[in-house]
Order: sequence, then C-alpha cells, then structure tokens
Amino acid sequence: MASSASISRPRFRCFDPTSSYPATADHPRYFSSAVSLSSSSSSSSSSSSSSPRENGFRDTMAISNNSEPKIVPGEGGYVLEDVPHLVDYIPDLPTYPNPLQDNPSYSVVKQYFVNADDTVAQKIVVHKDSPRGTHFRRSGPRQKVYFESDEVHACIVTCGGLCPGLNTVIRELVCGLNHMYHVKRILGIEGGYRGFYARNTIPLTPKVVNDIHKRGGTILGTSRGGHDTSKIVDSIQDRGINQVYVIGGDGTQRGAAVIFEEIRRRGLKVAVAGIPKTIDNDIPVIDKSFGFDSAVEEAQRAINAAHVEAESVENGIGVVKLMGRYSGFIAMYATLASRDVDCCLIPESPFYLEGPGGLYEYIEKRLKEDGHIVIVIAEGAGDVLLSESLPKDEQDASGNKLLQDVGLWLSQNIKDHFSKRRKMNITLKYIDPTYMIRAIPGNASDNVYCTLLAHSAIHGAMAGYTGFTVGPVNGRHAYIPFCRVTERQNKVVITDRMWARLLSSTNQPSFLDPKEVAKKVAETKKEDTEAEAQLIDAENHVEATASSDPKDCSVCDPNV
Ligand SMILES: Nc1ncnc2c1ncn2[C@@H]1O[C@H](COP(=O)(O)OP(=O)(O)O)[C@@H](O)[C@H]1O
Ligand SMILES: O=P(O)(O)OC[C@H]1O[C@](O)(COP(=O)(O)O)[C@@H](O)[C@@H]1O
Ligand SMILES: [Mg+2]
Repeated sequence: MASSASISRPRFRCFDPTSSYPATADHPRYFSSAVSLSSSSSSSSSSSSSSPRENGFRDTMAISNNSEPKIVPGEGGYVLEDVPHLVDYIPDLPTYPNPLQDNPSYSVVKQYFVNADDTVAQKIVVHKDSPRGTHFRRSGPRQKVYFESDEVHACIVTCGGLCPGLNTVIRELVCGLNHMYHVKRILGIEGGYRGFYARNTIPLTPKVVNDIHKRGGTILGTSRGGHDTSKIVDSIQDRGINQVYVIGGDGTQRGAAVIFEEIRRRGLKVAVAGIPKTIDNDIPVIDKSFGFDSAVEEAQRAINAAHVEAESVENGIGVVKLMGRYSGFIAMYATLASRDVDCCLIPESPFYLEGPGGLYEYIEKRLKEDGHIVIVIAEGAGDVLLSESLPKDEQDASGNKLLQDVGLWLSQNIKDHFSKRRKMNITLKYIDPTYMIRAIPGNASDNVYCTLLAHSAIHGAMAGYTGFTVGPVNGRHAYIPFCRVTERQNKVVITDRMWARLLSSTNQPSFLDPKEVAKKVAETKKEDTEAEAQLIDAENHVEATASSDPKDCSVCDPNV
C-alpha cells in the first residue's frame, strides 16, 4: 500500500573519511558521516552484575550526536538505506555465536541465518533500464550476535492509540527473547513513554504473557504526550537496560528516534528497535501495519448493521464513521470488502455537499433508484468543510489534531437538507464504531504477522542493529531507518488504481473536476521521475565524494 507516488528522497550528505568503522561479516563498510570514537569500548562486558550507569556507559567520551542516513551505493543505481549499528559508535565490540544454532526448533532449517548482504528492494516493479533503486537491510537472525544472553536486559513500551495485536507483539517479544535467545530479564514499562520515569515496571516472563494475545488493548497501558528524552534515557541507564523495544505509531517512532540519538550521544551499548503500530495504516514504506486487517474486519459489522437498517425502511440512510485522522485506508478497505457501501469519504479526497456532482445529488439519486444508501466516512474526511462551519483548533497531548465528529455533522446536514429543504421523508441511522474496531484482539492473520514483527525486532537488536523499525517491504521483512518511517505519512493516493476500484465499485462521484485529476496524475509522474533521478544522483554523488577532497562540499548538495 505504500505508494510509489510519494517516494521521498534520501538526504545525501558529505562523505566523512574519518567516520569509517571496522568491516565485519554482517556489517560492511558504508559511506556516511557516522561518528568515530577515539578509544575502544569495554562496554561489551556489561552483564547482569553491571551496576547502573556502568552498563556500556561512556558519557565522558566525545561522541558526535550527528547521525546521518547510512547510504550504501552499489551497481546499476542500487542504493542501500542502511540502519545504524552499535559498532558505529562503539568499535571493537565482541561478537558471540548465535544461540539459535543449537536450538532444536531452528537448527533444522537450511540456511536459517540471513546472508549478511541480503537486502530488500523498495520497488519491485521495474523496467529494463530503470535503476535498481532503494533497498533496505533484510531482517532475520544473524550468525553472530552482539549480546550474550545473560547480558541482555530488555524493556518493552507501548505508546499512542490502541490497536488490535498490541498484546500479541508484547507476548512474542517476551517469548521470542526467552525461547530463542534465553533472555530472562525483560521489563514492561507501564503507561507509554512517561512510564520510564513516572510509573512502575512489570517483570515480563513467558508465563505472565501466555494468554494476553486473546485480549484487546495493551497489558502495559499506553499514553500520548509525556516524552522527556533525557529522563527516559536516564531511566534506561539507571535500570541497566540494553535493549529497548518500542511499539507505536509515527509519533512513537519519532520519539524512539530521539531516544536512539541520545543513547548514541551518551555512547551506550543499548539497541533501540521500533515495531510500527498504527490502526490507520499511515506508516510509510511498510506494506501494512498490524491490526489493520482486524480493524477492517470489525468495521464490517458496523457497515452491515447500517445496511440492514437502511434497506429496511423507505429512504433509509446509514452513515458509519470509521477511524482515519489523516489517512482513509480503513474506510477504503472496509468499503471494498463490504460491497454494501454506496459512498466512501476519506480525508485524501475532498468532497462537497451542494450542487451538481455533490453528495446531496448523489444521495437523492441512490434513494430514488435503490430506496436506500450506505455512507462510510473516515473521521478526518471533510475536515475543511467542518472547520468552516465549526471552527476549532485543538490538539491532543502528542500534538495530533483533535477532530470534531464529522459523522454527526454530516448526518445533521443530510437530515436538514432532505427533510427541510427537499421535503423528503428520510430515516437516517448514524453508527460510530470508532473505538470498537480498535479495542479488539488481533485476528488470526494479524497474530501471525505480529509474531514475525517481534522476531524481526529481536534478531535485529541481538545482531547489534539499532535505531531501526521493522516491517515487511513487498512481503519481505526488513530493517528500516527511523527517518524513513517518520518523514511522511502514508496516505491513500486517489490517482492510484485502488481508489479507482473503489469509485467503480460504489459508483460514487469522484468529487473532482477532470482538470484536477489530470493535474494530480501529472504531479505523481513528476514525483516518480524525480525520485528515480535522485537515486542515480546518489550513486554519482558517492563516487564523486569518495574521490574528491572531503572538505569540498559542493558535490554534496544536489542544489549546488
Ligand atoms: N516528535 C516527537 N518527538 C518525541 N516524541 C514524540 C514525538 N511525537 C510524538 N511523540 C511521543 O510519542 C508518543 C505517541 O505519539 P502519538 O502521536 O500519540 O501516537 P502514535 O505513536 O500512535 O502516532 C507520545 O508519548 C508522544 O509524546
Ligand atoms: O481518542 P484517541 O485515543 O486519541 O484516538 C483516536 C485516534 O487514534 C487513531 O486511531 C490513530 O492513532 P495512532 O496514531 O495512535 O495510531 C486515529 O484514527 C484516531 O483519531
Ligand atoms: Mg500517529
């Protein structure tokens, strides 16, 4: 679902020749301005007996807080957007054989360990002459790990809104760490980010989490706001935590990115791994977020009820409001799945009520032809119309825009229009299942998906990767740098085939004038071409910088 139309460009920086670190089997040299340290680390010796603030603590060392994207060019326009690794800022860390090699469940697998060079292509539809394009490091277990089992002290935190499958991810992190890597010390941080410094922790064991995947919500609790980076990292240091698993949406991943930066600045041997959670499916790059399928499935029940109500009366109108603050994926997929919906309204596709081609005209047509209509509206749709009539500008504790009830507003407007102005007898039922679709446990396929996400995160952290988010890219799980999942939101592209399929299945008006459509298609094509040109630039750029005076930055800036 991540659209090629909104490919964002990597930011290319100067190649800093002082920034190289020793190549390892799993970790080839790359070009970046990553930090270099003046002395070797002894932090790998941290173990269960290490005292607070000694656990890889290197506060006094001069470490740059500047972490640039790690861009590795290859042949034919190949670009690897790599994730950070602990050895980027703590060289000479010892490695250990992966305990999975002795695990009877896994040792039977031929080629169980991922090849160090495996990467996953972001774009898989290519032309004969197109560049190979952006790739991400393939996730999975590595032959060597950077933590000994009894050295690991992991923590798990859940932040932001609820989502089906949260408890499954927690469960699989705990069981995966324990069963695959024999990790015994795992802490649950209560109540989101602020829990690091203001709440209790819960020791998590496979026994404690055994049944939690059958429950909705998160056993750890969650919150918005309350992200205080230095207090959080102090708490990580004080507790001797060296693996941080953060489950949350775009805001949470942004928070994890700054935690990672601070950890890196302090020179701590602490891996930070993000597991993307968003019921709205608005995280870019990854194919789909966990819980999304469960939510779409649950939304069917509300749509079904609206349909039954609407078709049982004369001029019946069913309005269902679904989640989707900025992205209309839930509404779009719920509509496509249901086939009972006559009109789907999402934030990405502006609509209007009055006049030819407007919503009222379409409703009247449906009522005349079918006797009823079902409308699905995402909560962020029609935001402009709504704020014109009811101006209000509020935010939640995380800075997300607080929305007014568009379903109620639309229902009232439809009633006023048909009853008062058109003098038609209509019966409108408004159903708002908002929180019902996210408070459920994950369904079967989401539960399997959550397991893979948790395992990817564990393998990555054990292998020493840090500052990354996990997720499938074109079906293969990968490690994605935080910046790539936070730089924009995934949105329904209304010039893509999926939205066209929806328009064709509901037969609703597009609410767009044909000139606007042509303009959008042209914009999309231009963005695609620019993104491809950027990839070629990337390769040329790195070649040029590697062979030029590193102080000459004119080659670094594509605008020069
Ligand atoms: N830019 C940011 N920097 C640091 N923390 C952030 C940032 N944006 C959000 N957060 C924190 O991430 C957590 C979750 O964010 P929120 O937007 O509520 O949910 P989600 O992660 O689901 O998008 C909150 O505790 C919030 O304070
Ligand atoms: O009322 P709350 O808990 O703030 O949550 C409502 C919001 O959460 C969302 O599901 C998205 O939240 P996240 O960013 O946490 O995934 C929106 O669709 C919705 O507006
Ligand atoms: Mg969010």
